Amino acid sequence: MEQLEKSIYDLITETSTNLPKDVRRAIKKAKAAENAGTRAAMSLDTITNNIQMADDNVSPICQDTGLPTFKIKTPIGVNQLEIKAAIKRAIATATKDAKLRPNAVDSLTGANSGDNLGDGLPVVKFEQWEKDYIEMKLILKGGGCENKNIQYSLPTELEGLGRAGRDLDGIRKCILHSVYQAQGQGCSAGFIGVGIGGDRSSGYDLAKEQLFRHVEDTNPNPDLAKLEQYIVEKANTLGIGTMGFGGEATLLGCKVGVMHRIPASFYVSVAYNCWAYRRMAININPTTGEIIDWHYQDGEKIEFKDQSSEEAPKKIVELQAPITEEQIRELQVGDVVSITGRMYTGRDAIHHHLMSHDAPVDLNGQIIYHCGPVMQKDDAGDWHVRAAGPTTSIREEPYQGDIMKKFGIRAVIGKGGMGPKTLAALSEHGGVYLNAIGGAAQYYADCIKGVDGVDLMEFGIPEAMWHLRVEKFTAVVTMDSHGNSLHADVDKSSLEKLSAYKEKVFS
Ligand SMILES: O=C(O)C[C@H](O)C(=O)O
Ligand code: SF4
Repeated sequence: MEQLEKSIYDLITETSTNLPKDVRRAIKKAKAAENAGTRAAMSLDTITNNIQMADDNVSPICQDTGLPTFKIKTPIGVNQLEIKAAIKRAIATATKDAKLRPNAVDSLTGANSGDNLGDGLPVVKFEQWEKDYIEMKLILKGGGCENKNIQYSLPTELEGLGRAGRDLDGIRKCILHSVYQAQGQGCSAGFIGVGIGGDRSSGYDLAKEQLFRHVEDTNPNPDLAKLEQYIVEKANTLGIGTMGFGGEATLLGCKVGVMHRIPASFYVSVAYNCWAYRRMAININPTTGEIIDWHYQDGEKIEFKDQSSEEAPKKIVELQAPITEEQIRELQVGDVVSITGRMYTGRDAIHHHLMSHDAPVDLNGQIIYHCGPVMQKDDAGDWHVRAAGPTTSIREEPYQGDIMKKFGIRAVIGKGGMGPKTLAALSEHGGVYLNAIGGAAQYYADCIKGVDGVDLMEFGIPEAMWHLRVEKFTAVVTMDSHGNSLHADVDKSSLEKLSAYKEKVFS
């Protein structure tokens, strides 16, 4: 199987950089649903531009590689050890070539292995089958949407929906609730895979297996087909919208699988996938290792060329650090800002570090970007940003307010919004939360014109503090210094809408 490693490398690159055709079609539909001129429509413009840029640059659609997971079926007699070894080599090479971000972190020490290999990683699952070729599927599911997966143990009580019993209607309620609880944090509009039954681990496996189904297929079980259709229709009335900005497109696909359970347990497991729905599959010749076929190739491939919005936002506020408190106090939820100049990246490790240490640079009046980029060093030793979208900000909720006050930081950029503690600190200190478009890693990488330095590299590439020079980096004010939070508003109104689905639908 001489060609095997190259075939796997191609599968990885294609999965990371070129969104499948069925997913593109679903995103096009979402665009048609959002009303022109809204924040949600503007976000979708950025998303579709980003999809096109990733394809053109053969660079990651989103900076988060996720936990690469391979599912493989082999004819009897094929050497699975050889396949696993080839996967590891291909993963390491794709990481070196910046097609993947180094994403494997030692859970105890926090050390990043640098090549996406580590204990238990990548995840590789084999099965045998009677066919005469190898089938290899790969999913790159990012961390923000993974954190929004949820598992329900029936019977249970659900906010907005009341009691969910051990029947199809209880399942219906759990799935609707799973979309509500994700809000925009998993980079909506999303796709969900649902597993009914099993135990905690097989239930989640079943849910994730559904994510390999075709977006446009129909469930062979008529009850589940009805349920899938119902969920997509109703979830899109919750008003969560793209990135949780409010709007019409909240859920682009729902696929439900079922397995038996044991009498005492009844699980409904939901795997939430962001719009950057990166999964692909190939068939491989077991003698040569060459690719025979690519999956998800039916129908038209939508190209998102010239997708800039016809209606530009009315008011764009130019910001350049250092920013004064006065400038910040003028900003209101809904304003669009365009940043030129310096910003510093900082995510989990940096926030934790800054609680008990001095900052490596003067952060007074500065902007922190919640981002773990994909970086590549050239032969001259200079760093280049290959992908750089925002990460989920809520993880920094315990630290953010204190850190802003301690160092005089005026603005943080991330996605998904933050909670009441940060909102209070923004009012008290004079700060603002800016929401960038999650997953738009190429779009933002293009706004970054230079890397002026890096600190705390010992935390690994995604967690280090990168000093970035940006031009016209656009984001939306979603939490201001006057106590307003778009996230809190959308959460409240979507919970009210969810309550409309309390009554029994399926018996
Ligand atoms: O790790 C990241 O860069 C982002 C993550 O996928 C997230 O959605 O928060
Ligand atoms: S940043 Fe958003 S698009 Fe990227 S992996 Fe995380 S959830 Fe998905």
